[in-house]
Amino acid sequence: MSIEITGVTKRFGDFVALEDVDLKIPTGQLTALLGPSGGGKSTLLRIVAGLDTADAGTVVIEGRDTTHMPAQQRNVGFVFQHYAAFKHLTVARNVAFGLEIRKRPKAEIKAKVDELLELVHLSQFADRLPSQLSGGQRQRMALARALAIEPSVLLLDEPFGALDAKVRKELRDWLRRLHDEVHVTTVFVTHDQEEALEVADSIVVINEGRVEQVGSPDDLYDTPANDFVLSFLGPVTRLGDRTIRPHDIDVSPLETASVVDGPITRWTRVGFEVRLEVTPTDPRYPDPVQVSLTRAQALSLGLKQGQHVWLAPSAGAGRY
Ligand SMILES: Nc1ncnc2c1ncn2[C@@H]1O[C@H](COP(=O)(O)OP(=O)(O)OP(=O)(O)O)[C@@H](O)[C@H]1O
Repeated sequence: MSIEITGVTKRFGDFVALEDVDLKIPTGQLTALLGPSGGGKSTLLRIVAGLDTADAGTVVIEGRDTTHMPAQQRNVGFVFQHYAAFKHLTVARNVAFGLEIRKRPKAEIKAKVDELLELVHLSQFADRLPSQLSGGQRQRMALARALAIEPSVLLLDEPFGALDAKVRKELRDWLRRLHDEVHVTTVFVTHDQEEALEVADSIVVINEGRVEQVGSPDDLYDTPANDFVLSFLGPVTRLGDRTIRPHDIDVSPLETASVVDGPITRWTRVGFEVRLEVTPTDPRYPDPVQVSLTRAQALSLGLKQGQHVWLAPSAGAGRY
């Protein structure tokens, strides 16, 4: 195990930000701490980094009890959402910083910085100032700087949170590839379930200061431990007496064996996806059913707002 968190509790006045958290983070994996805003993710990350102290509990990193150890001695790399670069230093000097203060030989520093800049695809920007980089490039520089000290764990607090959707997506693919290359144990905080599902080997769902579930993306998606995890990992709806994901529902414009039927009362197109609301005629189920299908499926079925449709679970739909 790379990080072992045992019985960690943190209060801010009367408010309990973390309550008796136990968590083991395996070596070499990319782990996401996922949960709603205010759930305690950043607080937990800061306690592991040594930027905050727990009121109770222990943090062991690579077998060393770091609970009372200052941040500089923990050998962790840390990247925040808004990375505070040294504005007057070039990209290369920013990356070199951690090695310079550790008084490593000049030739070693140069070789390491060159290697890291190549790894994060910033070699041609080595002599620029941080202000001459885009937001995404700056975050890549921050990662290179955090990796320079060869940390045993890399902690990322919403590293791409401040960037636009397209750049976020690029950087998250890039982080996955980077991790496949360097294999440093990495923990990143996100409130975006898609980001966690797409990138992480393992996801820790945190809510109201407690760990709700730990598992692979598939485990969490297919067998959520409770209603909170189920609804946090993706939309759900009620089809008759069953809770189901909106894309796991078959829609038929012709009368067929179904759980409920009724008119399409709302139609929303979001890119390639069409989201329908179908209001069941059966008075036992007054709430509209949310259904999601691709635009191509909706067109091939000839669906229109107001049309009567029949709904049934798809073959292989998840059971919750
Ligand atoms: N220094 C502090 N003083 C008082 N309360 C704090 C402090 N730091 C965090 N909190 C509170 O602790 C709770 C957990 O905060 P934390 O930042 O860990 O949540 P989070 O899950 O990372 O959320 P977000 O995604 O919004 O950052 C929040 O309710 C927050 O207001």
